Amino acid sequence: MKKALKDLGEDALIDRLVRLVPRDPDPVTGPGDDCAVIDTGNTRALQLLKTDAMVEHVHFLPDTPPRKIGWKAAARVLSDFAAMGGTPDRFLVTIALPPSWPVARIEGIYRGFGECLARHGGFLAGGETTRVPAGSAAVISIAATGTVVPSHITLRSGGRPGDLVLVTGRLGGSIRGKHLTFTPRLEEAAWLVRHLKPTAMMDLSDGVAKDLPRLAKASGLGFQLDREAVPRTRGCTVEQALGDGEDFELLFTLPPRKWNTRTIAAWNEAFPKLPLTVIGKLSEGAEERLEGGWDHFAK
Ligand SMILES: Nc1ncnc2c1ncn2[C@@H]1O[C@H](COP(=O)(O)OP(=O)(O)OP(=O)(O)O)[C@@H](O)[C@H]1O
Ligand SMILES: Cc1ncc(C[n+]2csc(CCOP(=O)(O)O)c2C)c(N)n1
Ligand SMILES: [Mg+2]
Repeated sequence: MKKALKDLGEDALIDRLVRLVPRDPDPVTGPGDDCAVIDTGNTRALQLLKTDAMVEHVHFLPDTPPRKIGWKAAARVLSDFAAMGGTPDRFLVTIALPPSWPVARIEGIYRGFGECLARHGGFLAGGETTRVPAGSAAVISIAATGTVVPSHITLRSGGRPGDLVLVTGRLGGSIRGKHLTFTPRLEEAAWLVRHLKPTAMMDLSDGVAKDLPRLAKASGLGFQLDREAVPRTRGCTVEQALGDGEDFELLFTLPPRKWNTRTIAAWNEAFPKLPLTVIGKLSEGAEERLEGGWDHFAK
């Protein structure tokens, strides 16, 4: 039988696909990071590009409140700008909807989208409107540009052996509500790139179980995870904290000397309500295997 997407998995699929198309011969970062990064020749800013799709029944349900759908669609993109150490700029929104949808539903989605941009930055620049066949799932896809100060840019690939692995917030159980209402960690990431200069950073969308191995691999390293140290949402097991996904917290790495009583106190003063937790370290060679995490094309 022919090999199907579900036999391959998401990461292997993307690896195969990107080989089929001409790419930037000298990229700041490849396909592979949270955003694409373009050097436009402006010495004060690099350009960030991101596109991100949400599908009914996959990322939200027919009875999800429309404003929350819109908030989530915008916040997912903002979270990826945060993960690069950057800020959002212009947004393009593509909607593909069944003709039977109530007008009020898509207006509600746009209101939620607008609330998120008004709160966190970014402007609507345009989009595209099309339909899906009657009875099919709705799709909302957002593309956006952003910028990052060259000295602030933080890739997945910058981790070094011995770096501590840290995470903001608490993980797991996002399906109970946080996946729709989360705060993209733009302020926290801006603080981190100014004060601690993480060596590598990404946002957590597929769960630490999938995303930590991605960060380590991008850095050409393995990792050790202290499972008991992983900060859990109330009522969640370690497995849920590692595997549920859609936490939209920051996962980043720091040389150990940068994590001391002074820097811990500075973080706690800047963000008193948001825990910052060391959950492991990067190491040469031997990579732990982690079970779980989200893969759209897992068996
Ligand atoms: N169909 C595709 N074609 C080319 N590149 C892709 C494709 N899908 C993803 N990529 C690239 O692969 C990398 C990982 O994509 P992914 O969508 O998993 O990003 P992410 O930030 O980890 O996840 P999320 O979508 O949850 O924000 C990104 O750099 C992205 O640009
Ligand atoms: C109806 C419904 N079912 C399941 C989930 C959970 N979920 C969907 S996508 C995803 C990972 C991130 O996706 P992506 O890689 O596309 O960013 C997770 C954890 C949900 N939110 N709603
Ligand atoms: Mg991401």
